[in-house]
Amino acid sequence: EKNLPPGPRPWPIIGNLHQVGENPHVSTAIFAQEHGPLISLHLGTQVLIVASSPEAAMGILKAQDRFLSSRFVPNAFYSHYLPYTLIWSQDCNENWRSLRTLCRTEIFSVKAVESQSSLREKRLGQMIVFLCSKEGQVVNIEEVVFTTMFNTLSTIFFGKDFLDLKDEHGTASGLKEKLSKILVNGLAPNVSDFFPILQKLDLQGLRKQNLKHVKEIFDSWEDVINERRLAIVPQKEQCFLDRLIANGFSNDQINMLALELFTAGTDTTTSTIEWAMAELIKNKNVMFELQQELKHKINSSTIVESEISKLPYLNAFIKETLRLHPPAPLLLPHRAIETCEVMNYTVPRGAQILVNIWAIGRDPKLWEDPLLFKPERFLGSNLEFRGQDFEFIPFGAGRRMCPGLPSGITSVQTILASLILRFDWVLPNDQDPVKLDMNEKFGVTLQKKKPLQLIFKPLK
Ligand code: HEM
Repeated sequence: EKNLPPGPRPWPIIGNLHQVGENPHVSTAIFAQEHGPLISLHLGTQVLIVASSPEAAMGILKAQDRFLSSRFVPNAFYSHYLPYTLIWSQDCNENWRSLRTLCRTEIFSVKAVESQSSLREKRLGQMIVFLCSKEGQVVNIEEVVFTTMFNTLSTIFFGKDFLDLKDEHGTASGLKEKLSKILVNGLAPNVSDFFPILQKLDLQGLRKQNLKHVKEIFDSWEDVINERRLAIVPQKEQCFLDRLIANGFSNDQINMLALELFTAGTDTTTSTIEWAMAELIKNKNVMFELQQELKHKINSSTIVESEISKLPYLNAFIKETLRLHPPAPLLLPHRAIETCEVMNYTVPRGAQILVNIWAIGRDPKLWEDPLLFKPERFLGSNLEFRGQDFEFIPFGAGRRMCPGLPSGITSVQTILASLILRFDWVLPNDQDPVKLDMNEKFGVTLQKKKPLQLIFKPLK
């Protein structure tokens, strides 16, 4: 085909499907080592382009942003709901733009994030109280953080908590499991995506299963929306739902947006925190530095958000976590709406495009000792994750960049700071931290394959 980027030789019919495997961020990084920073693969009848260097990422997310910022939407997500308001699955059209603007103004701007500080601090307080009751017991970090994050977001959105920390698995009528299943189905290799001609048949039943879960979730919070439509809520107590109702949003639109923000905002932040804690356990010197910083800069036993800017080591530590363990190692799949050129190669219209930020974060040409966990590398450096420095774009860059960044990063900072300020964490049963299993599971986000389980002694 005409001037496609190089890549491994495709097999007839299936193309490179069999070579991508369960960990596409790893397999495509290996292809990139052989074929260069911009490669092409064939998945059934579909072309996939993968960028694995800052230059290639810039070519896609900056130079050709206009043509390469549509979305590839996995078939499992198709349903009669899809056309309703959603950010991530829309092309960059008017509707997408106005929805992003509304979300930015109401919930993601610096001002909006500041105004949510007391509700975040309250959920943080609940987390601390819950943890205090767990002294000497094994704590599953992911579960506690997920519930805290979910309740924070559900309060911003719906004005109420949906999950209970004491419900050990945070399930509350299976909400968490259903949300996760929807994403797992969406990301599962699906014949309908590789051979669109077969889409109608939904051979693996993924689309059907997803629709069932989506309906059940919507039913579970439909009452909240209907009640709120009838209520007169004083300005001070209003949540995002009230603003959506005031803006004429239908129940289906509200449902879809809630589903999107809950899924986009919980797994990403939770897995960042779980990896961060795992790295802390493995790297005693980092734990020590962080404890020192918190001890010297924070005067009370709780974190107040306005104090976070006093903690440069904490911020370097979070950056280092996002470098090695980006929650979305391939960003979200983009799609080309026009044929265009990147690094002198052709990216054909309709191609799916991924940017392997996991590979960029571990490239020895860009980072000294890339596999070592060294927050110090970010101290005194100007590298930021705001979409300007293409060697470090855990939130993406360009028009599709994560709109939830201010909210997500504030939660990660405050939850981590609280966990470390209050408790001295160790592995149960005197396990050796050096041997801590750091294997990854590619899926909804790049998660720790084995959930991190810790015990603690209170510090204060
Ligand atoms: C550590 C936390 C987070 C990370 C690392 C992260 C990362 C990302 C990435 C890489 C993308 C895709 C960019 C692209 O396709 O080029 C994205 C998109 C998105 N994120 Fe986040 N995210 C985080 C937290 C959040 C939070 C808290 C929310 C909302 C509550 C959120 C909402 C979204 C939405 C709605 C999109 C789709 C944007 C679009 O397609 O226009 N994210 N995020």
